[in-house]
Amino acid sequence: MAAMACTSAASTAVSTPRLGATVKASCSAKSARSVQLASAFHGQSVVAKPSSAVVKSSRREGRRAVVVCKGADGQTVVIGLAADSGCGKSTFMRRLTSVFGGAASPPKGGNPDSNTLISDTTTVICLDDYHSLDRYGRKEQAVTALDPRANNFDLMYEQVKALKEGKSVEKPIYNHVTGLLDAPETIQPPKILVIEGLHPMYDERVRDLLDFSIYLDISDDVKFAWKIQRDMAERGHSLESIKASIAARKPDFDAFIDPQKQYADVVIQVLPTQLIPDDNEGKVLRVRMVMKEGVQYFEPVYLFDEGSTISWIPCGRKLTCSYPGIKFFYGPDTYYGNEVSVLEMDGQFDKLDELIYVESHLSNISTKFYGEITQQMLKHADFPGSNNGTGLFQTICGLKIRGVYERILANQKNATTLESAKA
Ligand SMILES: Nc1ncnc2c1ncn2[C@@H]1O[C@H](COP(=O)(O)OP(=O)(O)OP(=O)(O)O)[C@@H](O)[C@H]1O
Ligand SMILES: O=C(CO)[C@H](O)[C@H](O)COP(=O)(O)O
Repeated sequence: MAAMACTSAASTAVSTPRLGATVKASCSAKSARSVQLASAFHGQSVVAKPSSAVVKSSRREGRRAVVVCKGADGQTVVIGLAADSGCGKSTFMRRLTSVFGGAASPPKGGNPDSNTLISDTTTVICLDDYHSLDRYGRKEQAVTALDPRANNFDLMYEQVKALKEGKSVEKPIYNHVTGLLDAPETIQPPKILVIEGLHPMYDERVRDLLDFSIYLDISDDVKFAWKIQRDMAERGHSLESIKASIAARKPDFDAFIDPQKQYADVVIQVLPTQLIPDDNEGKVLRVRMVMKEGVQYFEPVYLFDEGSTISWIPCGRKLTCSYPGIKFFYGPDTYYGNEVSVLEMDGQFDKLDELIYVESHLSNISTKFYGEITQQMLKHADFPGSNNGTGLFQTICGLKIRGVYERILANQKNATTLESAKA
């Protein structure tokens, strides 16, 4: 069975050249006037024909090239999603792309092991593709994939920046089936670029390119339960090997991944329930959405009354709850020295269509019509977490990202109108 990480679809292994690869790069943007090939390592720049260009490279050069398609329309909005492996990034991405409509699929006719997902509006790239050491290299040098030394932040920065500026890039592919780095794939600048993975906020240069960022903060207990469910039940790993893998990653997770949450605009924390004393089943979850105040284009969601502190048990006539019930909390707090608003849900829904009752008491949710959250949740009722705060807050986050995108777009249009009025 194919190994999976990030947003990739399962596929069979393909062998691709590791040395002296010839990379065909093409620029299909209609508005492209010229194609510029820049060697990412040597900083050389060659202007070539618009339709296509060939880059030869050696292992020393690292098979990296950037294709610049000048004249692409509009600025790409960049969203960062950080989390450890197995913490629900792919599920979140599926909810997010659904909010924008249209199906997301890997690049057509490309590497079947591509980690990229493209829809009409969004392109999701997986930052595992910027591993500079493949599985064998990491083993040789005794470093984990979480260690910055196993990742190429210079290339990540160059390529995210290029995409943001409307230029297409030749992005490497980390093949989770073979554990090798495959020949690059062309990524065209989308309307919304989502960079998801272990390190979207680790490198300051990359962080500064983000228009909005989210960190999925899954507590150790819950992470362990999810890993067991997936890697034991679905992938046939043993309990011991799962425990060993979590323990081996923990020091690097604490050093390099976890600190990124201080930079996130929204942190979704997933914790064991407080509704069941000493619960150790991990099925009922307490989920908190920590939303930074004062972020451009983003207003935190609130329950009943903005800025108040509210504890709410919605169970009763309008919301069916079985044991242990549902409890909401909303209020102000500080997080890493920043002012935040926190919305919390502990417990799980019995009847998802009744979520409309909760939705009607939430404000600043960036919906386009009454009941949009409930509609999205019902549409993906089969996704993990649809009956609790993980699904609810991921859906709300998706709607907020759409709101941020639309406000950036409106701002760009206003600026353009002002410019032309001045001219
Ligand atoms: N909200 C949730 N509730 C319960 N289980 C979940 C939830 N989200 C994810 N899981 C479990 O965790 C597993 C991993 O989820 P997902 O594939 O979305 O994570 P990921 O971060 O993309 O992982 P990777 O980076 O390893 O591909 C799922 O198979 C599922 O078992
Ligand atoms: O932390 C991870 C992010 O998905 C992976 O473990 C990392 O990308 C290495 O992948 P693999 O285990 O397939 O070699």
